[in-house]
Amino acid sequence: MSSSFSSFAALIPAAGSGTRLGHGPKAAVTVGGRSLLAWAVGALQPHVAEVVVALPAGLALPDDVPKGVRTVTGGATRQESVRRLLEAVSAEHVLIHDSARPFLTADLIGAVQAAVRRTGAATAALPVADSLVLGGQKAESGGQRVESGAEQTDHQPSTLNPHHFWIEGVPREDLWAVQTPQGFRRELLHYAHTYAAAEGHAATDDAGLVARLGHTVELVEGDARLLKVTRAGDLALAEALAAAWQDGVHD
Ligand SMILES: Nc1ccn([C@@H]2O[C@H](COP(=O)(O)OP(=O)(O)OP(=O)(O)O)[C@@H](O)[C@H]2O)c(=O)n1
Ligand SMILES: C[C@](O)(CO)[C@H](O)COP(=O)(O)O
Repeated sequence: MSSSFSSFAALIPAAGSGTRLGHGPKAAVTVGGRSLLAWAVGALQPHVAEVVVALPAGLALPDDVPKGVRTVTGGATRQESVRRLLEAVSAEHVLIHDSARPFLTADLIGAVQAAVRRTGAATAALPVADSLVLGGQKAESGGQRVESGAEQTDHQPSTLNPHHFWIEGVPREDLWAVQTPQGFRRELLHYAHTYAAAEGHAATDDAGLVARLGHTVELVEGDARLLKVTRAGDLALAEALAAAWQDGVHD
């Protein structure tokens, strides 16, 4: 049951086309026999006063989504879908969560909500654990390899090589991989969206729009299991996680 005493609304952008996954809009794609959207709503609903979902035009909520969820029609981009969601609520605080990230724990929701109350803006994020590299293309030009990636050269590559190559290592200290949920004072995020729209600025997430205003965004340590189901290989991983999750192995 939703907590009507919470100052938070959960806004779920689910209006993407799922092009990289290749199974149509991802909201209705199932893992562990349950739609991705039902996973996300089920995790968030006990912690917020209401849940609003952005769906592609003409698409209904999957049947297994818990009752009491409102919908809006999403936009052409994730940013536009979130903007429309923001227009639909009046809560003091909002949590934005991708429907494509099913494995969300109560602990992480609580940690992001606490950070939003402290700072006004927060996101789940994971410190990067792998080595990082700037990749680029190399081409054969008169027997010499010419890099086109990190640095421009005077040479015009004569033959583009379809493979990617190691151009330069990138120090990973202080780098984080950004996840959702992201939480904000609603008025702050609304202002950030309005400002970005006026400038024609596109961002891949909402915390980036707020940070761009110069506002502090707190990083809350996320969860490796909170993967975004994006490509075909992610589905097998998600199925394995779903089996463990249903056995109660998740907090
Ligand atoms: N116009 C859009 C595009 C994306 N999203 C949502 O934003 C989240 C993150 O996007 P992503 O995982 O990239 O989903 P898709 O856009 O569906 O995937 P693709 O880019 O492969 O088409 C998803 O929950 C997606 O439904 C949205 O609400 N509106
Ligand atoms: C919001 C997000 O999930 C944070 O990592 C990510 O930026 C969404 O990117 P996408 O290309 O729209 O999937």
